[in-house]
Amino acid sequence: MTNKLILLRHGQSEWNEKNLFTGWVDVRLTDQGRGEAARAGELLAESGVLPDVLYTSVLSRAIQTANLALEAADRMWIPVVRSWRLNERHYGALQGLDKAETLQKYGETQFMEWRRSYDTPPPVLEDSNEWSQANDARYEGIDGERPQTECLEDVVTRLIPYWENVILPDLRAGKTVLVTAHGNSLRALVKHLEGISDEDIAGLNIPTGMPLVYEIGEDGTPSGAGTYLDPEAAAAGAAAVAAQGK
Ligand SMILES: O=C(O)[C@@H](CO)OP(=O)(O)O
Repeated sequence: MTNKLILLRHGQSEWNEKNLFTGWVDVRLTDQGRGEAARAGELLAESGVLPDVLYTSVLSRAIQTANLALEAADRMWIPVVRSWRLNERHYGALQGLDKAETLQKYGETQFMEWRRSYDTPPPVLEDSNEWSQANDARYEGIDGERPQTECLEDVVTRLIPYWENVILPDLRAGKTVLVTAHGNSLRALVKHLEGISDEDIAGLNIPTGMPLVYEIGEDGTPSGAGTYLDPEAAAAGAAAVAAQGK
């Protein structure tokens, strides 16, 4: 028996539009992003992939995206579970910086190392920095684990146990699960699901607002690669993410 898992990156955010490194900074969706989120919900309804339960990060752009998608799919009533473990990768001292200026200043090799290498985190973001989450009430309970920077490997470490112990049991119980999260937290999950190597994951980019569907078996592994419900739009969106900063 297989059950459906839908992965959905939030729609375009205000800082995606401005080309700024975002991470844990809690920015909202743009008008375009809200449209992408609603379209994602329409795609779910049109293809009959209707979620029974929603998992989101605790960041507003993912929550807004889920709300708009579920409204469009007429599934606003499903139970919701939120966790910081689905948050975007914490971007350390890069949070708030312009991607094009950072590329210019540090060069392509360093820029790509910070953006897409598996195990090199950006420099730490001090708690006194204006883009720090040190005093953000939503992280009060996780103080010992609140990061000041993360590489993708750190995201895998905080996310995969949550996938295995919390999300997967819902799939095993026969539910269709929607996970609304972020470019890099979803890259971590896709890496795990598809067994992508530490090197090859650098080439994977997740477009905004495009539902990606997996069939998950009893053993927790997918029956194959994920399928975007709108493959052409997803390919164009992924290429745009890859080109950021250029
Ligand atoms: O800034 C960020 O938090 C992420 C996602 O928008 O950017 P990138 O794709 O460069 O990792």
